[in-house]
Amino acid sequence: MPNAHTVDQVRAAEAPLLAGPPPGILMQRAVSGLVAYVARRLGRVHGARIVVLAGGGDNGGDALWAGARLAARGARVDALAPGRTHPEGSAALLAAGGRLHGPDPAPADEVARALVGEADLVLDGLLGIGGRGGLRPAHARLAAFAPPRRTVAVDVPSGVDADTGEVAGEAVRASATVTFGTHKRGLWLMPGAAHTGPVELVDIGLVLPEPDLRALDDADVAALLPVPGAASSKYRRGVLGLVAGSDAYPGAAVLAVGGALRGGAGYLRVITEGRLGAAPGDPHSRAADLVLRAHPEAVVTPIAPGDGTAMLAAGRVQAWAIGPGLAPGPPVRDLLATLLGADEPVVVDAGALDPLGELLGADPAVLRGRSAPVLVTPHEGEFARLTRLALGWDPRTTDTELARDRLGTVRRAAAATGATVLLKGARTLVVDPAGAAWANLTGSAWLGSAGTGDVLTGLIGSLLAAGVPATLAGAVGAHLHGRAAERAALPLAASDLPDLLPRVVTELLDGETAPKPGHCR
Ligand SMILES: NC(=O)C1=CN([C@@H]2O[C@H](COP(=O)(O)OP(=O)(O)OC[C@H]3O[C@@H](n4cnc5c(N)ncnc54)[C@H](OP(=O)(O)O)[C@@H]3O)[C@@H](O)[C@H]2O)[C@@H](O)CC1
Ligand SMILES: Nc1ncnc2c1ncn2[C@@H]1O[C@H](COP(=O)(O)OP(=O)(O)O)[C@@H](O)[C@H]1O
Ligand SMILES: [K+]
Repeated sequence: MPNAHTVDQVRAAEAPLLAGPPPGILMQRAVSGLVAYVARRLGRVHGARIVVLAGGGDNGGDALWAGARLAARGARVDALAPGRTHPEGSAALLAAGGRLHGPDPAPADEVARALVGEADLVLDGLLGIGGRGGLRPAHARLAAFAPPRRTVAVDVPSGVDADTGEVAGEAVRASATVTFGTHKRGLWLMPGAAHTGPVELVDIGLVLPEPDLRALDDADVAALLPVPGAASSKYRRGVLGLVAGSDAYPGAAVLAVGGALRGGAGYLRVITEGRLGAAPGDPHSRAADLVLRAHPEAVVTPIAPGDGTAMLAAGRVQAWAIGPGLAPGPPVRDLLATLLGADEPVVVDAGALDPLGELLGADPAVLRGRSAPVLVTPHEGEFARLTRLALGWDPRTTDTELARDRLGTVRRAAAATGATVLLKGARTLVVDPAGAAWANLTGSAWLGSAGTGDVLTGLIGSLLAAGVPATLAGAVGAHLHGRAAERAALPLAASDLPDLLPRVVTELLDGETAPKPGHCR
């Protein structure tokens, strides 16, 4: 399970190792990992041209020492320093035949541009976990020269806040980040996460406390996936009640049902909103027609808008998902209030989010009396609206806060509402009311297309119905959804995702059951 820690946690973990001899051991471990990565990436070190961007702290020290070791192996290494440099690092570089440009006189823009332009690789050692605030002008100038495809960030892309992921001004964009000891929280949090490229972790022997932010890997997800056993039946595997689709938005129900069926629920009851048909009490809905045509295994009950009694009469379920394709308004609020009055886990998405905000605004304790969790799945815009309606937050401030401290902001919303919050986007976050937090590391920007969120809601609903706890259901659902997207033909369309899930699940389960190296059976 990948973990991410705060800067304070990293500093506390390094302290005992820094206190004992031999001096510099942590830096040399970090440098060994960095050099190994660079050598693997370049293929051939001898003759390679490397530029080191060297800040004045230990991050610059790492990069300069790596430069020295690469120079000793025949690379041509030029270091650009905007200010004072790490004394031992710069001495080692010069002794190995590398060149140092700056700080006095500062490297001219033309020199920096020419060196970086010719470089096979740029090592960004301007700033690591000791950075505070936006990059100073001389650092920012050099950061702007770093070519994203040929830049490797040392520990953290300079200009990205290692704790919060905030990017205040210029920041290096890297094609990869080699980080030391543990993932820093800011590497997993937007907007900083967009600057890292793939993150390579180098073990430097830190003994770390419980992480502040976690992620699941494939093996974790395989272990958490509900798999039927010999005694399972469609009911025992979990029944999901999915309230989705209206005459105005019938397609969202089809997508959510697709996600739910491939999420592994044993039985799916779909409640769609429609008009009353010719006969009294006989509602008809476009969504029901579309769902049944696409997914005959779903059991569909059309209800008149807001008819909570008809919704519950559809039958018992182990979890509910509500929202895709529903138009926010009093009828949806009534349905949601009915569901909150029952005590099954509920996923609330899309058209049910504003109604939830209104219910919370009227009664901030509406979720506190429940023993079963409520998981909300907003994207950023929906999050700003939900927190306005529920908590009175100003949406413009919320946008700023999300950019400044995304995890902290979601934690505050979860604690104040009593809901588990899954904030969608690149690096989806899932945070429960007590603050436990997961970041999703799968997926691609191709997911930013209409309807993909509906698939996710159905998928998470299924996992909840199968008994996966809410936070993990969110994290597992986001992981699978992202893996499906990674396998999609491009450009991806939302309706491709359900069909890709079986391959993802099969691969995960095969990986889990495959013999481990050295394991005989
Ligand atoms: N922890 C570990 O286990 C290990 C850590 N290791 C490495 O150490 C790194 C941390 O090193 P660190 O503490 O020296 O901090 P670092 O990031 O180099 O920055 C300090 C320098 O930056 C400056 N500065 C500050 N803000 C600035 C700004 N906005 N814009 C511009 N400049 C700014 C500040 O200047 P000052 O304020 O003092 O004038 C000072 O010179 C860590 O990321 C990792 O790479 C590994 O070697 C081994 C294991
Ligand atoms: N840039 C991105 N990178 C990765 N995933 C993204 C990105 N943009 C959006 N997504 C994902 O795409 C999905 C979009 O969901 P949502 O906004 O609810 O769409 P819709 O309402 O149209 O179904 C979410 O799972 C989100 O995490
Ligand atoms: K850096």
